[in-house]
Amino acid sequence: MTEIRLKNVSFAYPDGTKALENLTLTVPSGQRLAIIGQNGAGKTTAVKLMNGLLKPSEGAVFVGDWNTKDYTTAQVSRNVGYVFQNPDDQIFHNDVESEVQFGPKNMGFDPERVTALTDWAMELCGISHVSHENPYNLPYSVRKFVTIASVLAMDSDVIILDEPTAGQDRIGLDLLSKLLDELEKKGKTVITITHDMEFVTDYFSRIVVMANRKIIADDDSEHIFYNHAILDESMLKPPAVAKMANLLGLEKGILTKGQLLSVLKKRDLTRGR
Ligand SMILES: Nc1ncnc2c1ncn2[C@@H]1O[C@H](COP(=O)(O)OP(=O)(O)OP(=O)(O)O)[C@@H](O)[C@H]1O
Repeated sequence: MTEIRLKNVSFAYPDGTKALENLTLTVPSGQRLAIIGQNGAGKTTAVKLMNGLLKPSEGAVFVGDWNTKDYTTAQVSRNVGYVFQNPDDQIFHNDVESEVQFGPKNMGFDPERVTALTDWAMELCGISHVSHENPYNLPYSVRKFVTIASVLAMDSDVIILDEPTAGQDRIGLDLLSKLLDELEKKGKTVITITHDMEFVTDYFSRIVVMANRKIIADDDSEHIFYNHAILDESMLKPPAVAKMANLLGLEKGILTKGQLLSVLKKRDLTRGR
């Protein structure tokens, strides 16, 4: 059970660039949270603070009852795994299995636990059949799952996924969907940064919108994607389904293809009478 708390956090990079201003955010254990916002809004900086890669310039970040300023990145990242946006920043072994095993081995887990976690993570990420391949002989989309499996195998309570749908086809998206369900069953917290609004509306009940170094909204998709002030300030485009529903003059709140279809079907039935 690991709650994450950012309390009045500000952060500036060593060159003086201010990336976050007075951010306060609590992510309860087991929650699914999507952080969205324009490029440069501060999303990556915020999650790097959560896993201890960065320490706040002002304010405090708590992972469970640890104040991250008192712990090393290696210690914090045992509780908060971070899958980078670009898999090539993360992979450094010559075969998939060694890559996935590295984390749990490095954490000192006993061999049976290392094997069980590695097999579970590779299976969940659909990469068991390429376990002996060199990751660099695999397509980008599969390499991304290799890095997801490497983080899952460490069994951290919190998992941060940076742009998980980038470069994924239908098979990859289905795998992600199953993976999110499995992590939810296990009570894991999943935090994603994404520009994929369909992914957000389909899988995340809580959305934090960032703009200009701050959180400007923290709500569910219906309240975010039908709020023009938030969309304008964050320069976000609503998901295609919401745009279509708007164009068709349908009621507010339609966000998924399923919702759109059911409203259109109801309309057809009413007209047919
Ligand atoms: N290493 C760095 N040194 C200096 N400034 C940085 C560094 N990394 C990020 N920044 C700046 O900090 C601000 C916030 O960047 P951040 O990467 O957190 O935004 P983001 O919302 O994740 O953007 P994106 O969607 O493009 O990944 C931006 O102005 C960015 O240029």
